[in-house]
Amino acid sequence: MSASALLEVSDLVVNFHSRRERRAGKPNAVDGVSFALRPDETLAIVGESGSGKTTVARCVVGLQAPQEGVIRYDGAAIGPVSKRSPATRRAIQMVFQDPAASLNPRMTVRSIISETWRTHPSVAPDGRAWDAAIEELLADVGLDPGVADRRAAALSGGQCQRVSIARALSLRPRLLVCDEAVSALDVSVQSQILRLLAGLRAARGLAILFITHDLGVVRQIADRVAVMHRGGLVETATADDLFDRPGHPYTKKLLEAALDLEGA
Ligand SMILES: Nc1ncnc2c1ncn2[C@@H]1O[C@H](COP(=O)(O)OP(=O)(O)OP(=O)(O)O)[C@@H](O)[C@H]1O
Repeated sequence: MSASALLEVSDLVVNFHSRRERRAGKPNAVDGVSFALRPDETLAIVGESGSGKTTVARCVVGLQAPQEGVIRYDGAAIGPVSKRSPATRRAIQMVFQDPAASLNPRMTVRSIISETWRTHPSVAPDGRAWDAAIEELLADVGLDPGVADRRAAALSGGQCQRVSIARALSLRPRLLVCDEAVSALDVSVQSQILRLLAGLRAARGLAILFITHDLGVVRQIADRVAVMHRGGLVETATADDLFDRPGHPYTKKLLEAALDLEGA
């Protein structure tokens, strides 16, 4: 484990096929992926659909158990979510792609956030301070206090994603895993949410693992980038180096395809 890593993923392998299919040569969804993330860093994992990005993210948050490999958080190996300590579960939070689907539409924002404190009382504010703490969280994600009493169903996609982020922050995480967290939003709302995440990272000292297929998003948010192709990592570089001097032929193809799209 490198001294400065908050998260270290080593030789991760995930295969969804049966043993017989594996013997017949069906490929691993994730095939020997290794990377590390510093406590103050945003690492983007980028790659086309089906390259294995979401599966890596699900392993990190403990929703998917890998067949092989080790995930270390703060120096200690961590297993699936059911085997993690409450402190680790709390420290690693996920923001999902579809903000509306990840919130219960019938619940008010106040209940959505309060629920996390009932599950993790160690970080709940004292007694009557819940309302004030909820207002503060909403302000941190750029929402008015009045949003607390609205149901998730009544909010826009961008507002829902801000609430999802507030819900994650209510648990005082150290690592935020964002899985295509802006893909379902309009481009202008995407930029607002990416700026919000960058600000929160700086203000709260968060590490962010950002899964995306979109190089435009990578450019806006990432310090470093890991490029996934067919289950493996083909290249890891700083964002500047990756855009200026892509090393792997697949990365070059991804960049060219993105430029074609921009020019179209
Ligand atoms: N629960 C599952 N059961 C079976 N196969 C799965 C499962 N989850 C993912 N896969 C397969 O694993 C491979 C990697 O999928 P994954 O979702 O991790 O890729 P991705 O890069 O995130 O793509 P996308 O952006 O389309 O979600 C794909 O071939 C996918 O079909």
